[in-house]
Amino acid sequence: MNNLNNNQSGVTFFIFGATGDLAKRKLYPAIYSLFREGKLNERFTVIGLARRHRSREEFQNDVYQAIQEFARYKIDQDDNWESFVQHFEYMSLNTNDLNAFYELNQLTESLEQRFDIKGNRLFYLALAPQLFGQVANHLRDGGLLNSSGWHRLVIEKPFGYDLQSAEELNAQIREVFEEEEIYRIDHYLGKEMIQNIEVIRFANAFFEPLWNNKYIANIQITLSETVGVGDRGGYYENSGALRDMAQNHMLQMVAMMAMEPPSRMESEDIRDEKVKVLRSIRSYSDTQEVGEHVVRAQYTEGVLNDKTVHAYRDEDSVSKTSNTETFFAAELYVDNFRWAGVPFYVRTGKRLPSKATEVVVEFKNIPENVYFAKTNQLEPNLLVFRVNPQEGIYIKFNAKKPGGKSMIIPVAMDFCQSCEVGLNTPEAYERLVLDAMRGDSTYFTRWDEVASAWKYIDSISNAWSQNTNDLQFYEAGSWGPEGMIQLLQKKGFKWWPVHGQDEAEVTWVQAKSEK
Ligand SMILES: NC(=O)C1=CN([C@@H]2O[C@H](COP(=O)(O)OP(=O)(O)OC[C@H]3O[C@@H](n4cnc5c(N)ncnc54)[C@H](OP(=O)(O)O)[C@@H]3O)[C@@H](O)[C@H]2O)C=CC1
Ligand SMILES: O=C1O[C@H](COP(=O)(O)O)[C@@H](O)[C@H](O)[C@H]1O
Repeated sequence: MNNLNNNQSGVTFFIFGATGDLAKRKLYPAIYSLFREGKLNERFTVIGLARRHRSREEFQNDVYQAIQEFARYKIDQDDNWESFVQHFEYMSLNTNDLNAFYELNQLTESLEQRFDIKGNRLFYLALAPQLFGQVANHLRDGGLLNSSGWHRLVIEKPFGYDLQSAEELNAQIREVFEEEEIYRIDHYLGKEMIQNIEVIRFANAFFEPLWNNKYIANIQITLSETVGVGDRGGYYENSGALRDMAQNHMLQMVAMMAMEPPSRMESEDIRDEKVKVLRSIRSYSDTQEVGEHVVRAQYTEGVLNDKTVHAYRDEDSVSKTSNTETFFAAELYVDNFRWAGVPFYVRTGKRLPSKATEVVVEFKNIPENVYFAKTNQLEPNLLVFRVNPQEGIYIKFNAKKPGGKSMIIPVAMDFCQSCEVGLNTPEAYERLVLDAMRGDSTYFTRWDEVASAWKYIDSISNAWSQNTNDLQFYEAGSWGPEGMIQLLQKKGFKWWPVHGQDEAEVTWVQAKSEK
C-alpha cells in the first residue's frame, strides 16, 4: 500500500460544510489529534467551505473553539497552535455556483505551492446528501480533479433514504468518481472495539471453532443512547432510528460478527466477506412478518439522570403527531450455512438510561448437565464485546463456588481495554480521516454493502408505511417498550444487561412484561 507516500507527498483537505456541527465536533478535533501525534507532516492544508462569510481569522478562531471544546488534546502551547492553524484557509462558496469552484481551484493551487503538496486532494462532504451530486460535478467541471495527485471523496451518511434513492445518489457520484475513490463513512467502523471483533474472532483458537449455529444460541447487539434528538429533529423526522442507526452502524456490526474469515486481511477481501453476510440477511415479506420480528417505538416524557425530559413529539422541529421511531429492535436471520437458525437480536434507542454499545454472544447449553437435575439450568456462557463507552471483552462462564460442595456459580473475566491504555484512545473519526488520507478503504462501506443493507431496511419501512398502528411508546429514562422483551421471550431468551445496567432491573422489566 502506498500509505506513507500519500502522506509524504502532502494533502489538501476540502471540508464542505466547514461551519457545521460535524466539522466542529468531529473533523477539526480529528485533524488536530493527527497533527499532535505527528501523523500529519507539514505538507497539508485545510480549506473550509460553506456559504456564510468568514474571514480567515474568524474561521481559525472557530476551529480553535471547536478544538478546545471537543478535542482530546487541548491546545496547551501557542507554538503548537500557530504551526497548526497556519494550514487553515476559508472560502465562502455555494455548492450551486460553478464559478466559485474555478476560484477554489486557483486558491488550491497557490496553497499547494506554499505547502509543497503534490496535488493530492481529499474532498470531505459534511453536507446534506442532496448536495453530493452537485458538488461532484462542480469539482470535475471546476478543474479540481485535474491535479497530478490522487482525488478522494469522503461522504457522510445517510447514503439515501431507501434503495432507490441510494442508487440514484450513487449514480450521480459515480459519474465523476470511481468506486475506489469514494469513502463512505460509517463512523462505527472506526471504533476500536468494532475493529477488534475480527481480531478476537480470527486470532484466537478459543472462539472461531465455536463461531456457528452448533454452539451459539443467539447474538444480541445493543446501541443505547441517553441523548434525545436535540437540534436534529428536522433531520431525524425523515430518518428515525431505522435509517439513522440500523441501516448503517447496526448492520455493519452484524456483518463484522457474522462474516467468514477473509483469505487475506486486505480491504476488498474483508468487504467481500461482509457483503455476503448483508446479502444473506432475510428480508421480511409482509406486514405480518415485520409485526412479528420488528418493534418500533417512540419516547414519551420521562425522567433521565434526575431530570425531566421532553417527549419526542415536543422536541424542536418535530410534528406533534409524529410516528417517527426513536427506538428500533428486531430479530433477524442470516440465512447461510454458518448461521442458519441463530437469531440476531438488535436494538437501538434514544433517551434510554445509559449510553452503551455492546455485542453479546450467548452460547448454547452443554449437551448434558451432570450437576443438577434436568430442571435446573446452568447459566449460559457469554462473550461480550464492549464497544462504548467502556472498551473491552467480558466472558462469563460457570465455576465451582469456592468452599461450596457442589454449588456452581457464574463467574466473569473482564478485560477493560480502555482502563489499560487510558481513555485517551483515538476517536473513530481520527482513524477514518487518516485511513482516507492513506488510501485504506477497509473501514469504509462499499456500494454493494450499502445497497444490500437497504434491501433489508426497505422490507421493514415498506411494511411500516402500510401499518402505522404498531408504534409503541416508552418513557424516556426506561429501557424501551415491552415489545422488545417479547421478541426474545418467544424463543426462551432474554436481553442480557449492558455494562452498568443492574441485573435486578432487567429481571424487573422482564417480570413486568410477563404479567
Ligand atoms: N452532526 C453529526 O453528528 C452527524 C452528521 N452526519 C451527516 O453529516 C452531514 C453534515 O451534518 P451537520 O454538520 O450536522 O449539518 P449542519 O447543518 O450543522 O451543517 C451543514 C453545513 O453545510 C453548509 N451548507 C449548507 N448548504 C450549503 C450550500 N448550498 N453550499 C455550501 N455549504 C452549504 C452549512 O453552512 P452554511 O449555512 O454557511 O452554508 C454548514 O456548514 C449531513 O449529511 C449529516 O447527515 C452524519 C453523522 C453524524
Ligand atoms: O450516526 C449517528 O451516531 C450517533 C451515535 O454515535 P456514537 O458514536 O456516539 O455512539 C447518534 O447519536 C446519531 O443519531 C447518529 O446519526
